[in-house]
Amino acid sequence: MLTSWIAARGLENSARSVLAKVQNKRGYLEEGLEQAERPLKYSAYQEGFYFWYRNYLLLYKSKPEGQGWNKQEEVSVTCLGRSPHILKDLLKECQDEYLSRFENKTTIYGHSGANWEKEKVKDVRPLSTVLLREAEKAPLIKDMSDFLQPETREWYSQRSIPYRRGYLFHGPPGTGKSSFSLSVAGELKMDIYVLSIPSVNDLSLKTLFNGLPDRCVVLLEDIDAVGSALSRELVAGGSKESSDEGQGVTLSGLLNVLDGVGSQESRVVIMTTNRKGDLDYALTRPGRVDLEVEFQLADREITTQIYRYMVKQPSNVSSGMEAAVDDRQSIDKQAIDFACKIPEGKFSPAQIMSYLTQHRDMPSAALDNVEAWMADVREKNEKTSATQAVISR
Ligand SMILES: Nc1ncnc2c1ncn2[C@@H]1O[C@H](COP(=O)(O)OP(=O)(O)OP(=O)(O)O)[C@@H](O)[C@H]1O
Repeated sequence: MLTSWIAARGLENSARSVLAKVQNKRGYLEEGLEQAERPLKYSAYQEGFYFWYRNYLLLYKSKPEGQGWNKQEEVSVTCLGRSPHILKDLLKECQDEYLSRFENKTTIYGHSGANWEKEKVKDVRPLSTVLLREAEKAPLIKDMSDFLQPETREWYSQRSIPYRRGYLFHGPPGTGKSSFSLSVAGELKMDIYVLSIPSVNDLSLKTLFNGLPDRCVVLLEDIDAVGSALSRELVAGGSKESSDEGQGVTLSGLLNVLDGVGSQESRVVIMTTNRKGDLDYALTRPGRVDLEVEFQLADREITTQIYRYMVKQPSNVSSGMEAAVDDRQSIDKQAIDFACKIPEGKFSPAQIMSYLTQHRDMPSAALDNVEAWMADVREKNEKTSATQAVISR
């Protein structure tokens, strides 16, 4: 915060030695920044310099701390005189400036082993851009917003009920489960911590949960992977095979973190799976999962919405009210014609969107080529299923 504030004003230029930094691979990227565009950042190196802030002369100092990967920088600001109010004002300004950079942004954290890493800061994805039936979307949003009201928190606390809410999003790949979770985090103004269950074990899961902030959305992806760890427990002769050092998360390991002390905070836990049938009831029982939402392959209503969403004209393109209405009518008609050509429950929204993206310059061609595209997708699916059948034999 402080170094960003200093750098934004070029104050480090008055230092006699300056350190140039570039975001490394472990650093996060703001949306839209490519690897090669990562800016160089400068900061004062191992020494101090004076600067003026609201008529006070302050001294900024930085010194490196730690070694190897743990190398960090300790920075300090000192003022002359006894009253620290000017330092408080400065830090408040630094904090406000820093936080304003994240307004209308969602910060996404991923993990490497047992450590959280900031991966991306993205513009909030509006809920309206995830196309679901309103009947499924509206109750979920209401449930989440109600949960986060201060009165609700108080209600939980007065009754000594743990303050947490769990959701299960299930359905085939490419139906919007992760995208919707991201939008929800944006809507609730929370950061999202994405944890892929197949890539952790009990110990790293516990460490990661302990490292979560009080207020956040936790996205547990592919929780059906716990099922295979459960089988390993059983194969191990009924006794709980510790997965602390092994691979995979056991059911008891996951239940422990979900029910643990840390789960008393304002935490929204979203679990996703493509295989709901494989889940143990202990994981999905009320209290751990409060609301289930099924994400489905596209039906006519969703396909129509997708077509409209992908093809709709930017508002500044229309040449007049009448033309805009005409456009809308023809897009609506095309959307219905397109949806009539796609059988319901066979293609995911992700597949249809990818197809329409190829035709973004000439949407009407999407209608002409749709049969050939569907045949192509079917052929690829059959080949994949045949390969999987051979592998599983
Ligand atoms: N219902 C939807 N509305 C809008 N976009 C969607 C929808 N479903 C999928 N997409 C788009 O398809 C891509 C993949 O979607 P997403 O990762 O959210 O699917 P998923 O259900 O989480 O898949 P998986 O089970 O494989 O993790 C994203 O780019 C997303 O924008």
